[in-house]
Amino acid sequence: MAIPCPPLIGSEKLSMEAGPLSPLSSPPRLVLTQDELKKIAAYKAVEFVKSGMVIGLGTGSTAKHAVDRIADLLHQGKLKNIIGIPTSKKTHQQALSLGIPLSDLNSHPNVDLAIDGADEVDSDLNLVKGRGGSLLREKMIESACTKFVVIVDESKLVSHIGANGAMPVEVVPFCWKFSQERLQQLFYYSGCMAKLRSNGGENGEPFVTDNGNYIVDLFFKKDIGDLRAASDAILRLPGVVEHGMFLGMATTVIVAGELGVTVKNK
Ligand SMILES: O=C(CO)[C@H](O)[C@H](O)COP(=O)(O)O
Repeated sequence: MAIPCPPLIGSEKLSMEAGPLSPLSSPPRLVLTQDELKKIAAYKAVEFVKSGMVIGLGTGSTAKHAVDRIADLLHQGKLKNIIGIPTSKKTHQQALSLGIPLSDLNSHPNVDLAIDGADEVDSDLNLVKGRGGSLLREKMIESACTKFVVIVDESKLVSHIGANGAMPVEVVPFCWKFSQERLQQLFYYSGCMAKLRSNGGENGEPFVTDNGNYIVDLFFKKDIGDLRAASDAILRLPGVVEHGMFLGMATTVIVAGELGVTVKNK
């Protein structure tokens, strides 16, 4: 179901693709930025939030809009008695600063609804997550929820999982090179390249997750095929903590694109 985009939130941009003076030019077309599309998807997802719910709060630039929106509705008195379960230290910090009451899975093991972004979404609503590095906490919280709403702009839609960038795997730091090598061998026939994620600094130090682990990013040249088999094989490797394939977990995916918002249900 495609719903036309709501009025723009934030800045408006007009695209004059054929040039403003061309007699053949079509009327100016409204172009939304990627961040505006993320915000539209996030606001749509927050419509699922009801007073009294325990909410999994996702991580990343799309989920950040949802957390902001939940806080706004709390402050306006339109939502009451919400408890947020953050999926990362960063989201914890954001929610805390916005005054959202917080808890964790130890105290609230049953989560009513989680809202989070994704890096890739296939036509069966399987996901790649974790390019922001929070895959372990995200998977723990999102597998404990009744409803998992994924929010993306249309650039995240893929023909198959692994088609458009890294598939992250969280590994313990102990002998990470060994784990990296084993992961690459595992997907030899898919032309896999395994690469330790760096923290982006000049020193080239590894990126360290909220759980004190490293991330090995897998890049595939070919389709990896049976996703469940791939998932099981990765998780069987000693040294692996979790991977970023979220298979069969999303109950709803909200996609914001130039032509409107699409809500896909499992
Ligand atoms: O999985 C994630 C973090 O671990 C994010 O949800 C994912 O990377 C999408 O991020 P963004 O909304 O910034 O595109």
